[in-house]
Amino acid sequence: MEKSTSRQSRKKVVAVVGGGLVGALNACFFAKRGFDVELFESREDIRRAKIVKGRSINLALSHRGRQALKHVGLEEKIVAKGIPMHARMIHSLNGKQSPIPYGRKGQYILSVDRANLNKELLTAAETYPNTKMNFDHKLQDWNAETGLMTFARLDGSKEQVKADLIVGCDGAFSAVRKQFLRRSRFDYSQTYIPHGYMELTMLPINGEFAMKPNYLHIWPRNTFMMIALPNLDKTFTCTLFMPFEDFEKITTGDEVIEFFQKYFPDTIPLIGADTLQRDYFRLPAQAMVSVKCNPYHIGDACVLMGDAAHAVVPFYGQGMNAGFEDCIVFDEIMDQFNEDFSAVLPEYTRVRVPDDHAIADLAMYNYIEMRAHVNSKWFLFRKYVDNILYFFMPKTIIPLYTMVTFTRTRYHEAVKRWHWQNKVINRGLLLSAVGAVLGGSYLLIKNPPDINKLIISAEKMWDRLVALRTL
Ligand SMILES: Cc1cc2nc3c(=O)[nH]c(=O)nc-3n(C[C@H](O)[C@H](O)[C@H](O)COP(=O)(O)OP(=O)(O)OC[C@H]3O[C@@H](n4cnc5c(N)ncnc54)[C@H](O)[C@@H]3O)c2cc1C
Ligand SMILES: NC(=O)C1=CN([C@@H]2O[C@H](COP(=O)(O)OP(=O)(O)OC[C@H]3O[C@@H](n4cnc5c(N)ncnc54)[C@H](OP(=O)(O)O)[C@@H]3O)[C@@H](O)[C@H]2O)C=CC1
Ligand SMILES: Nc1ccccc1C(=O)C[C@H](N)C(=O)O
Repeated sequence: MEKSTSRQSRKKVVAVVGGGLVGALNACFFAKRGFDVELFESREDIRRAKIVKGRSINLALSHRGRQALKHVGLEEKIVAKGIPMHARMIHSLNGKQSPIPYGRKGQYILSVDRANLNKELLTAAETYPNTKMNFDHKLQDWNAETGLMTFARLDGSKEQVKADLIVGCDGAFSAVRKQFLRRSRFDYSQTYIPHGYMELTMLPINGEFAMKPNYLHIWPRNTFMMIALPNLDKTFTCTLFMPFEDFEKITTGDEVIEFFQKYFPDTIPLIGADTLQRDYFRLPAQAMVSVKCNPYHIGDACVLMGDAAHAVVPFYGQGMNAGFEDCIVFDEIMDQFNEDFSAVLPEYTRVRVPDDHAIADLAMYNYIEMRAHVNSKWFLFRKYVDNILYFFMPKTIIPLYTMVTFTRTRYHEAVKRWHWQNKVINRGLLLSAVGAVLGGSYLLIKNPPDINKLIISAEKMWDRLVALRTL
């Protein structure tokens, strides 16, 4: 059956492929502009599903994502059901917990429920009379020349649909993107990192959160880490990120406990030994992939957004936020070019590719920061210096995390600025150190100290330096 949804006499028809987070939000953006929107989702309607399949139970929502939700009137509703996380809470091996604030007082990221967010977005999209939802429609193939899409239904039937614009929001393994790969001058790279992830649940204890709720808890163990984000039902979702080969070394329940005893001893009484032994083997560790491509569009017929355009590893908590920001950027360009797709699509590629590529790189970097750098005294010292400079010169020195998480500074500009700031601050610190040494030497020459005391102080200093280097 072919259903032609393109009509000359009225607003153009936009087919949004994928009813995940970005697809559902995008449907709202296009519907708000008055387009006839058809959303196609391969899965059943999650609002009616008994089991909601999908990645990660919860997500960190920050400024960019919130701004996009605000555009469609959903910010307050989603924020009301989010749990603020003001700081990283670092769990040392000995059980000591130390917070590292994300930003200034009052700045936080929000832990939100993925399924609830997706349901709210679908419901919001459906409230527009010019939107039609098509669940159980899996895009199989489409033709870049004719714009004809073929969908497979659950009952095995096929449906063909034509639209004026196809918006590919069908996630990291996008079927829309497959057609791009057949075209000349399409750059594409895909990298699976050698680490996987596994989610474990920490239940409430005596009806209360098992740990302090307003933090993103991290157990940084240099080559791997576990994190935990709070949920509204007072559980925590713990995610263990580790090389696949290390996951595979653990094959029995006893080995699970031995591993947790060695690296995360404080979590055993909180998760429970039996639960740990059971849940560790419930699902195999999941892979993480980073996808970069360019361009994001084909002519005036098709555009990729969200993970379909840029799947990033999850470590900055920015994948969805960046996908949501894609929708705002596209919307802004639609205003600029009077909704002329032939001008809007190339401009969207031009503006957005450098930013999405930058957040993909930052996401890779943040894994190292989270699992290793937070253990280093130098990193903590630098963070402290950055914060002081930010306090006194808020327009000149802005911490990277602040730019990425609490502003809409373009990602690639944030990276550029970060490199520049690092250069300036490190040089400043070096100059201060040289100044201190020279000043000290001058004083020493003027008032020579007791040589024995000096040797003892030098030895102590050396021990501290060695300790710092081994962290
Ligand atoms: C472990 C983990 C933790 C994460 N944590 C965060 C976080 O804290 N903060 C954050 O911002 N991001 C996070 N992310 C990233 C975030 O999950 C993604 O960026 C986000 O889901 C992308 O949304 P999307 O709509 O582009 O893709 P998806 O959410 O994948 O939605 C794609 C939709 O398309 C449908 N689909 C797929 N193929 C077809 C087809 N052929 N035809 C029709 N429909 C199709 C799928 O069923 C799905 O519903 C995390 C990711 C992972 C893996
Ligand atoms: N950046 C990252 O590392 C990752 C990000 N994500 C994001 O989270 C989203 C939601 O995840 P979730 O709903 O669990 O997605 P799933 O893992 O359930 O995959 C969704 C669909 O994508 C197809 N698919 C899955 N894995 C692969 C693969 N390795 N190669 C080709 N196709 C594949 C499958 O289609 P079929 O049924 O045809 O096989 C599957 O039904 C993803 O769509 C993605 O956007 C997900 C995983 C990793
Ligand atoms: N949501 C996540 C999922 C997986 C890994 C990290 C996150 C984060 O949000 C990290 C946070 N932005 C941080 O830098 O501490």
